[in-house]
Amino acid sequence: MKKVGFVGWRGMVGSVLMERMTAENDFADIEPVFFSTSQVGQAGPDVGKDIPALGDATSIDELKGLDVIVTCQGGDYTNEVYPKLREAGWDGYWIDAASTLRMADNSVIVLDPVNRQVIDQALDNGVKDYVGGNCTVSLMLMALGGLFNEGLVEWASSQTYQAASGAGAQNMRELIAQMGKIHGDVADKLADPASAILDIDRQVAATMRSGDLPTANFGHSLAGSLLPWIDKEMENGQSKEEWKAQAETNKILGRSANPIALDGTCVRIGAMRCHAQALTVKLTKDVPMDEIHDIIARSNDWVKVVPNNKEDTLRDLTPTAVTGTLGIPVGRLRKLNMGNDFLNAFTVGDQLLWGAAEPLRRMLRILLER
Ligand SMILES: NC(=O)C1=CN([C@@H]2O[C@H](COP(=O)(O)OP(=O)(O)OC[C@H]3O[C@@H](n4cnc5c(N)ncnc54)[C@H](OP(=O)(O)O)[C@@H]3O)[C@@H](O)[C@H]2O)C=CC1
Ligand SMILES: N[C@@H](CC(=O)OP(=O)(O)O)C(=O)O
Repeated sequence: MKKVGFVGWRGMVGSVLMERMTAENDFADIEPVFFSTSQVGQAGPDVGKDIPALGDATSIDELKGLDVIVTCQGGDYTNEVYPKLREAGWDGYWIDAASTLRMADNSVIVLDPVNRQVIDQALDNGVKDYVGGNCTVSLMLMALGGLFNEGLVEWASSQTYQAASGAGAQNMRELIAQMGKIHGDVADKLADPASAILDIDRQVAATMRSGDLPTANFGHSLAGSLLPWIDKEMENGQSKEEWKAQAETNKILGRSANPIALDGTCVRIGAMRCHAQALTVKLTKDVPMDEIHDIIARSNDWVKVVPNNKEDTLRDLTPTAVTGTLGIPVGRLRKLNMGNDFLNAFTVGDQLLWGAAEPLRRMLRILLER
């Protein structure tokens, strides 16, 4: 049985990974060892079998005895520990949620329903580092990977609607606190049916602009607003989140040498943990809509085509419908006025499941089943 170490298991992404592994009975097939940077010696999680007390996640000696390490601890941890481990001669498999190693030459970005062939080839070639993709990229490819893999995408532009969870657990809490503060400041006026809506609106705007709103994490009001910049600034005017779309998509598809152009605007909105994206796809040829539906629907077991009508769209194609599930609905599918080779699409996905934890869980399974 493989000895598998878990680091970052009690964080937000790590907790979702633990939930999924428990649901799929994955712990039965491994000897799990849990680590922490702050709770060494304390009890680990309940995974249905006896486990040792928490190890020291920064101890190279302790980590060296593992066959596989799965980390959801973050980029700083990877930067600190990964090079030391490899320098110490550790030859095990490293499965990581952080972006640090994604673009490294000796790593693969894992999303097996889309790039299983790339993963298998890398395993055959002795590659040891497997990294989860950016959530927005993974969710886009879970939705439209069929079109990419059939060679039907000339280029694509995405406008994103990204949830608070992508910024971290504290940001999720802050969004709700902001909503509560905004509501609290107008609650008396709201309760009075005779109050003027413009008075309510003025008060809401004043609260959003005031220093009283909790903004320690986002730096701005997200509730009642949106934030059209995610991650660092790149020199070419893109945000880092926007830069990842082309770089990571092409690496996942194993075509970095001949990349498909992808670009757009990434926007944080007040959803909790589902990212949505509106895509304009320039097709390589005029493909009939029924064929497009078919290619998307059969590309993996989680994608679902939502008929392009108001009722189905508003029932099935929202963060409310998708949150906490592995479903990847794709809808608003129609040809655009620009021409029959321009496709419109809209998709929603849980950014902690397919966007973060699930590809890592499945990579571990692939290793175990080899
Ligand atoms: N958030 C996201 O949507 C995504 C995140 N990722 C990547 O995953 C990594 C981890 O992100 P995320 O899960 O959001 O990080 P968290 O901040 O939720 O957790 C990271 C670590 O913080 C420590 N920690 C300290 N206090 C607490 C507490 N009260 N509850 C839980 N953990 C605590 C834990 O380590 P310890 O036990 O050692 O103290 C934990 O493993 C990052 O690299 C991120 O880039 C990837 C895809 C999506
Ligand atoms: N940047 C993503 C979340 C994330 O962690 O991305 P990455 O794993 O590429 O750093 C978001 O804010 O929604």
